[in-house]
Amino acid sequence: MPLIVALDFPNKQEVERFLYHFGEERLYVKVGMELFYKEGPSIIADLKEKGHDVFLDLKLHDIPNTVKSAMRSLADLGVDMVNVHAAGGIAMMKAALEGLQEGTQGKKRPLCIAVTQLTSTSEEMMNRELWIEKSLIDTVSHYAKLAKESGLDGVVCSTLEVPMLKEHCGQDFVTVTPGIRMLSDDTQDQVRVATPARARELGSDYIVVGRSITKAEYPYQAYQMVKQEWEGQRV
Ligand SMILES: O=c1ccn([C@@H]2O[C@H](COP(=O)(O)O)[C@@H](O)[C@H]2O)c(=O)[nH]1
Repeated sequence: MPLIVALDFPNKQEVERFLYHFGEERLYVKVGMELFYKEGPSIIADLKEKGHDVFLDLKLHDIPNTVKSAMRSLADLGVDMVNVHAAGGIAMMKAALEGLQEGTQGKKRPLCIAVTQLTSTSEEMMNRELWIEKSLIDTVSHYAKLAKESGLDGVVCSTLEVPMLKEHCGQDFVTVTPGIRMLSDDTQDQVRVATPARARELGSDYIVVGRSITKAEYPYQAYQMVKQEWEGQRV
């Protein structure tokens, strides 16, 4: 059961300090904007060389032509998963896939998923601030259907929406769920949260965990606790 660790660090040195705790263990890691904008493609090459799987979380959202070209460039990096914002629409998501196909040239294409609504978004914020006058669950479902229609492999959503999405988009449609917290953790800026055990019960395919592990006093132990709960070895 894939547990993706969000490497939200400002630079390569901090990443190395963190990964030191894991010895030779191979992880599934997520590289986001903070780290990628600082270190560029070399951080991906380093992580892949050490045997880690990499989700490059840049959440592309632009006109179709720009997203297609950007994906063509990203395809070359050898990452395992990339993403876009579903709010970019069907033409943009199809263009993202075309760019990836062109860029991978016969090699295995990375999974391409779409962010539905960020896990830091509440229904109230969506309605009042973003002027989306629908329920959050309907919006997530609608965006997921757009992603499926575009040929994408799945979505980023909260664990709470997973059962509904599996029903609407099929069991094979991948759900990647951040907003994971242990019971004792502060939710911080996350709104739609769940524990690793709840994510398992609700059928998430991948969980994404950042600060509960990266900011822990003992990161390796924190990782093991999350992993065991996620895999059902402890509650
Ligand atoms: O809807 C989304 C999409 C992406 N994220 C990313 O996941 C991690 C979560 O980190 P925590 O420290 O566990 O909160 C972070 O990199 C986000 O950019 C998300 O949280 N929600």
